[in-house]
Amino acid sequence: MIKLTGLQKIYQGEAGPVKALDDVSLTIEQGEIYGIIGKSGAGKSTLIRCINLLERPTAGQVLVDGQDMTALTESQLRTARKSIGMIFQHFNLLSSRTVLENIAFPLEIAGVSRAEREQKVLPLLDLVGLSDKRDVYPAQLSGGQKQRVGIARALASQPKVLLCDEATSALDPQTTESILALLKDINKKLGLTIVLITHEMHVIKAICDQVAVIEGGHLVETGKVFDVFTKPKSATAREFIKAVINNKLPDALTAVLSEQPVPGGNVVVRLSFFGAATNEPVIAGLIRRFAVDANIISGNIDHLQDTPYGTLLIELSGKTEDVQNALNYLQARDLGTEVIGYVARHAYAAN
Ligand SMILES: Nc1ncnc2c1ncn2[C@@H]1O[C@H](COP(=O)(O)OP(=O)(O)OP(=O)(O)O)[C@@H](O)[C@H]1O
Repeated sequence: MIKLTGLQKIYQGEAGPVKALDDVSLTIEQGEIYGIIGKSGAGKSTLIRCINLLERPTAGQVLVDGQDMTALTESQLRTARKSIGMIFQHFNLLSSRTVLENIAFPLEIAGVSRAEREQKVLPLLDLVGLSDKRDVYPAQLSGGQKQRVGIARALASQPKVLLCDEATSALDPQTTESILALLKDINKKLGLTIVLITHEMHVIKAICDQVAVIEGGHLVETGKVFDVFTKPKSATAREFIKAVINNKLPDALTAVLSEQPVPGGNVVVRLSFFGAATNEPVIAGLIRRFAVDANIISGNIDHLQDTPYGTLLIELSGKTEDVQNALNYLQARDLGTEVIGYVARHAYAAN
């Protein structure tokens, strides 16, 4: 549905040229929710605005639904933009117009009659849960309700793609959740392709199928959300993931943890389980097979795209050879096994 190839954007800043995007290529399939995450200044806004050519790339190609956006004339571009809706962090509503008039605005500009406008807008009001607010002005709405108006307005021209520019960044966590649920619902009901930019990994985790990590105008990692979360390749992705998957070691453990094996000591191991492996009695199997003890330090199970994902921090004790055999057994199984470090026996747990 969207194919960006070799995208480059150079701004002429006051202190000289600024390369905001450098050789960015990515493909977004029809019906996907595609998240682009990056820190402030990474180039997210520039990238999403290049898709509907609100920002014209310095070089590269932007294909939307097979159409080369960079090759269109201004009038062709206006037509093409009708199939690309957009919502914004600060909603950009017209304060002097009611909810219904705001949503109908793109249709009004397109010359659609009042009766037809109303006919098209009423189902959208229902879709975003604002039927009772049709004659209210934006000032009387909460942030979440304003964004619902923004979403309905973006849908008024029946777009194939919805671009979301930090759409939940101005909202509290609960409202964010309800707006993300609405976006997911729209994606399912209408088969709409959604591209969103964010600096918050929980947004990606909540609704995206695919994710691209951007840093300094470069894409440093792309892939399915599940793959990037469970096997991140870049330091930037790992850093973002830390915010939503709590892998922090207990302070009391960090204080006694050594990077080198401790003679006669224990090994601290982090196990990561994906999908079906979360149901396997791994620890029970380990203790049955080997002369080792496994003390569970911490553990949690979460869901990513409806697939269970769990981590377990354990301390293995026993004779060096038995512990090594147990580690080999774990490493041969379909789970992530990471030796975190070593502790002297009795230094942390009771065994
Ligand atoms: N109009 C402009 N003129 C000059 N430089 C710009 C312009 N717009 C953006 N930049 C620069 O381009 C780089 C990327 O900016 P961009 O707004 O795309 O990043 P971002 O990831 O969206 O950041 P934020 O999350 O803070 O909005 C930054 O270094 C920014 O200062």
